[in-house]
Amino acid sequence: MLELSNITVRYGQHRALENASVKVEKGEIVVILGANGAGKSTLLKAASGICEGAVDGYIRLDGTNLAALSANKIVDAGLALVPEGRGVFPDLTVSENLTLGAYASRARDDEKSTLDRVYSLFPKLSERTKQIVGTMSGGEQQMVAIGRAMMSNPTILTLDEPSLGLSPLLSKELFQNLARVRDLGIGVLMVEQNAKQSLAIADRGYLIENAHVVHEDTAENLMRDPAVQAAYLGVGSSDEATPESEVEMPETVVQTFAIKPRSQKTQSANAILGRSVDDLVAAAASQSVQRRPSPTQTPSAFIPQDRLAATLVEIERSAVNARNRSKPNPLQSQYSAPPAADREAEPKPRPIIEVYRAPRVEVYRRQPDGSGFERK
Ligand SMILES: Nc1ncnc2c1ncn2[C@@H]1O[C@H](COP(=O)(O)OP(=O)(O)OP(=O)(O)O)[C@@H](O)[C@H]1O
Repeated sequence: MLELSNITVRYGQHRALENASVKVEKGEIVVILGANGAGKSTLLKAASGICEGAVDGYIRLDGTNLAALSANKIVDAGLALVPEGRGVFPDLTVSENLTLGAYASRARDDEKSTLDRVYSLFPKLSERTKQIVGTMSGGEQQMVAIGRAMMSNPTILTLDEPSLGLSPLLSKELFQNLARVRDLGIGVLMVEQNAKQSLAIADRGYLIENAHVVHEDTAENLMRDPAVQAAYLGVGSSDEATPESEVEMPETVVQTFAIKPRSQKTQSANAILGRSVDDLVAAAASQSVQRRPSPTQTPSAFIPQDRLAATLVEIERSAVNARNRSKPNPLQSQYSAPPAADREAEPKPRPIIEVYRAPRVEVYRRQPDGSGFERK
């Protein structure tokens, strides 16, 4: 079993994941759903030892502590990743790509039988062993990527958005293939945007929002859940003529899943003015009730001038007090441009945007005449 417990990942000051816990048993398919930037890929990268950020928490595969291992040792321990964008070698043939997947020591002894297993899983690949992968369709390249990961003989296969860029038909075929991978007793953990098709073959699922795992359930329950339907299955969108009653999110469900937006302090108009707006309006109006205006009169004509002037002075004074009392909004001061005068007075330093990169991997290929290697 793969067990990720209380995983927190920081990219500099930014927390991409906070105390996220996910489990995958052998022989089950688990889907991770979430909005863009929620932290889904970060979770997979953390499990595979290729995360560029600082990772805290426990990551165990059948009792082995993966957190202490390098990426290649993690593959040796039985965890394989099909990264987003597939990561195939487009200039190499299908069989070369697959063979490269068997570099893990756990896979070398059984390379031949594992290759047979991959070809029986993906018969199309066995018909194309000599085809240059860059010339294959997106769906076929995805099969190569999954086949290559399977060549490491994993107990858990993780995939980052495997259906990305595939037509609905090819996606369906892909998910059927993943169901066959599960039937071999391999655990599958995948991040997917295609919630409908992935949940259809999955056993369980997790929802990640704003760096937190906010919900987990069986795939069946997730598919039936109105909140999941509205957020991930497109139910209620204009292209699905679903009755409105079916897509309404019950309050309790929203409370269960949603991370509440950070509360922003707001002040009522009454608080800002220092006195109830109703009182001020009533004070002004009370002077007028004795005399109803004729249709030709303007409002100021039926309110005694002295009361009107006094009320306006009072409103202005309250407004000045409110302006003096109001504190700067920290969010506003952090993200919005200062007033023009301040900008000219004190030039602000340029913001620092931290981006963390994994070390670059360079690939060399033996030249056909055997005279040396060329860099790809
Ligand atoms: N190498 C990095 N350096 C700095 N910040 C990063 C890095 N990788 C990811 N992040 C940030 O971490 C957050 C989570 O990113 P992640 O890629 O895990 O999201 P995701 O849920 O997989 O999104 P998507 O569905 O768009 O791929 C984002 O805010 C992202 O900008």
